[in-house]
Amino acid sequence: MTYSVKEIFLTLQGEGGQAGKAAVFCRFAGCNLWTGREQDRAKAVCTFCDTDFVGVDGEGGGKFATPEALAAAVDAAWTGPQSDKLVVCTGGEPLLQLDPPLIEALHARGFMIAVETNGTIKAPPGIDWICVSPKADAEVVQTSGQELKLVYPQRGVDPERFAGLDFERFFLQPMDNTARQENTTAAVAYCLSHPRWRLSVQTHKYLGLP
Ligand SMILES: C[S@@+](CC[C@H](N)C(=O)[O-])C[C@H]1O[C@@H](n2cnc3c(N)ncnc32)[C@H](O)[C@@H]1O
Ligand SMILES: Nc1nc2[nH]cc(C(=O)O)c2c(=O)[nH]1
Ligand code: SF4
Ligand SMILES: [Mg+2]
Repeated sequence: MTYSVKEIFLTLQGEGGQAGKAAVFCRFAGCNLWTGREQDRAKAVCTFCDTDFVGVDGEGGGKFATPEALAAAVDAAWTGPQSDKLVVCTGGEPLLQLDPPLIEALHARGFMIAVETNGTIKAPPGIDWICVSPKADAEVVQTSGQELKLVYPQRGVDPERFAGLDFERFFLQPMDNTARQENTTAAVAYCLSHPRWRLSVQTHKYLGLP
């Protein structure tokens, strides 16, 4: 298949259980829960997205005709040694496009593959680190992985709805909007009273990293 990629860039993973780790981010274009157009946001299933995933016009973005071509572009963004290579596939919704041939091509270049997904599409086999971030009005079908990272608060969502799923770690990530400070205070309070949940701070936003 042809892959549509918004941008490819090297940075530190800012969120969750791998925060602080160098990684190439491969941001796929498109999402199944929002068009990405501001005029559609209020009626979307997911209304709080902080990301521009429309088109293929970002840094390193484009259309890639083969898995090898996309894996080569990801590899070209990695500047470190041939050890500890990590690619974070995100979007948009990466599981609309991340398929077994691309997983194979990234593994062939020595990458550990992480994915950031909304959980509405079952992950193909072979992904090394699955982060599911559930959205209030979308059914989670990917019910296992390395981390569940719930943006908090979301109207009508009790985190305990997800606490029984098969994840190694559970995070609350304060929703970034005009109430980020209050959302952070609320998330801290929840983690203090429900210690199975850890706080995920979007560290890149405080550090000025992409
Ligand atoms: C832009 S999404 C892309 C991946 C996938 N579509 C998803 O939702 O998990 C990457 C991460 O950012 C989180 N996120 C999106 N908007 C946010 C916001 N306003 N505040 C905090 N986290 C946000 C998502 O929940 C997800 O964990
Ligand atoms: N530094 C950094 N870390 C991230 N972790 C998840 C991100 C995402 O947008 O999926 C993200 C991002 O956009 N930047
Ligand atoms: S599901 Fe993910 S990419 Fe899609 S709109 Fe929501 S946060 Fe953004
Ligand atoms: Mg982001």
